[in-house]
Amino acid sequence: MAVFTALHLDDIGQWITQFPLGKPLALKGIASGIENSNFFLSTERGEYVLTIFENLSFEQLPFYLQLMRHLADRGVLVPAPIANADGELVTALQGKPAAIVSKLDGSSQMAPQAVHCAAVGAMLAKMHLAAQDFPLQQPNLRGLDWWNTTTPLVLHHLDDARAHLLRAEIHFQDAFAACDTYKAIPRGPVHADLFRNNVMFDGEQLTGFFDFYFAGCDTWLFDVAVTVNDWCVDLDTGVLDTARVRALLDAYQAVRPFTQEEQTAWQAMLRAAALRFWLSRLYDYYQPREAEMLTPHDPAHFERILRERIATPAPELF
Ligand SMILES: Nc1ncnc2c1ncn2[C@@H]1O[C@H](COP(=O)(O)OP(=O)(O)O)[C@@H](O)[C@H]1O
Ligand SMILES: N[C@@H](CCOP(=O)(O)O)C(=O)O
Repeated sequence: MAVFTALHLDDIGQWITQFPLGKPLALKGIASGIENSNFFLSTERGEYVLTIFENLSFEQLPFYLQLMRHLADRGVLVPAPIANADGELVTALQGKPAAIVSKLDGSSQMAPQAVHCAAVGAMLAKMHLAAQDFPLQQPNLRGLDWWNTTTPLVLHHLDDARAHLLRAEIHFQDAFAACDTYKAIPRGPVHADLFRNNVMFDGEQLTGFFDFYFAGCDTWLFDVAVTVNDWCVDLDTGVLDTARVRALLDAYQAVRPFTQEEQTAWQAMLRAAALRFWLSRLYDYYQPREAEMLTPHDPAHFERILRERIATPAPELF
């Protein structure tokens, strides 16, 4: 992530006394990521990640942090949020909401093989099932409504061909979301941003999903499509790699079987997942925010994926 809010060890000396973590020993800004300000935090008790939320509000954050706790309690590998002395998971730091979670072991697998995709597919299905009885409700804030309100903000920056593609795809997705097949698809809390950089591996062992701050209630299939579009893609062409797709989908299906309606909706959902990230990358590109360190993501990558998903029949879901 980029560091939007500068923070030094001295700034948290008083604030951290509310947590059962002992004395803070080191604080280091993390450069990757684009949404929040993240820091590795070492204390007398161990290694943690401190996040200052740049866009999410105090009202929205309990959904994400309680979801992580709910999942962790059910054996899904995710960071555990740390509560303060009053049992709160979110508290103010530098006037913004902030949270501390446990640090996962391992590192991101940025060149995944089928074995990694299978581990991700199985854990994703386990996560969907484990979240079924999560009591809090929050829509996917980067869902269809956001696509419709954001499109006019970026359209005038695009050349005719891109503007046409964006308008046509929004039109297609609006119609898709209104159809009976879409309405019959199972749904619940989803991660909604399960890219390679949001999963930790220790060798071939998956050690955790993290960065739940785009999570919300949406179709499970949308989550699968977001994940497949990143984990199983050839980065140069946007074409899906059959071996990785099969590994991920088969491992998912072994835990939570897909429905016939999901098979029918699969290609449209792969397009929806591509559109979502093309649009957010366009938005971030044309409306950049202040940051100490910033690594912008390339919108053209998801434009290429969207064109490819429209042009090529989707692989069988099962
Ligand atoms: N719980 C965690 N355990 C270990 N590393 C983490 C954890 N949370 C974040 N990180 C590290 O911080 C980086 C940025 O976090 P991320 O949540 O992706 O940021 P953003 O939300 O700003 O996109 C990750 O790539 C990872 O290296
Ligand atoms: N995964 C999204 C952007 C969100 O960034 P993250 O670091 O929070 O995953 C993209 O690639 O556009």
